[in-house]
Amino acid sequence: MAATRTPLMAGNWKMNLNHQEAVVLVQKLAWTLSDKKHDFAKVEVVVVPPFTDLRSVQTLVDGDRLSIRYGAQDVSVHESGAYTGEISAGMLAKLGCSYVVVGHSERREHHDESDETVSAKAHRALDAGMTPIVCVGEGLEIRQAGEQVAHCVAQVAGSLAGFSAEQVAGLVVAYEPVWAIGTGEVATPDDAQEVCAAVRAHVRETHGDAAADGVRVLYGGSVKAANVAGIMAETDVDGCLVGGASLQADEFGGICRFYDMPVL
Ligand SMILES: O=C(CO)COP(=O)(O)O
Repeated sequence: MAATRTPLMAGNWKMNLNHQEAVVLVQKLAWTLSDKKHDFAKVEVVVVPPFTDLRSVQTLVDGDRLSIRYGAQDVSVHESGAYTGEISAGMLAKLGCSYVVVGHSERREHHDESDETVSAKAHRALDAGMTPIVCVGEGLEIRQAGEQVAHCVAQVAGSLAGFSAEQVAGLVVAYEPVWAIGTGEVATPDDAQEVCAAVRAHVRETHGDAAADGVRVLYGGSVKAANVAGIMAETDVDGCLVGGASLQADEFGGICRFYDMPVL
């Protein structure tokens, strides 16, 4: 983590919690963090609930003037029209979303999303004034062949196609090795650093220093309060994209306060 970039902890709830449960969890998280006098300028805290929860989260965040930000798990490549079941970037922006996750490995896998699709979604999000969290990551076979860096850099290259240096400087990339997602198999801090550094080096090559120094690169995959500090100690890791552990206020609160946690 570099001092010039604000660390970002984002909780991807995936397909968990209805809108009532969402309100309870965000309230608990807000209490937990306010109890500890969390400085949101020091570590940005984001929840990423299912679409159906967003309006309730917006109402709570606005009503209680919470500093927690929120985002969506996906967005349509289309602006509007006859696309049954799709949700547009404009709709999400209107709900006060700050972020949109695009290209999560579960969408790449179950919905066949290509880098081209991911790039189109990222453009939609950015055009609507939200920050895309662009996910990349390798499966186990690629990792075992030692090709994780080449694979992830290629995904970044494809997913960031057509973005200006200025735009890239404000983006978030999340490195999530597929073999570490929901498996309890966390990558080592060195594994995380290797790919996050390569992503930044690639951005430096293609978009220049300002983009490379600005873009935030997160790690995701079995992050918990107990292992977050070691991961965050790495120079090129600017935060975490958290799945399972973000469904518990105490646990996610601990992750947001990684600097209080012991380095394992
Ligand atoms: O996919 C993830 C976040 O987007 C990671 O999930 P877990 O933290 O449950 O491994």
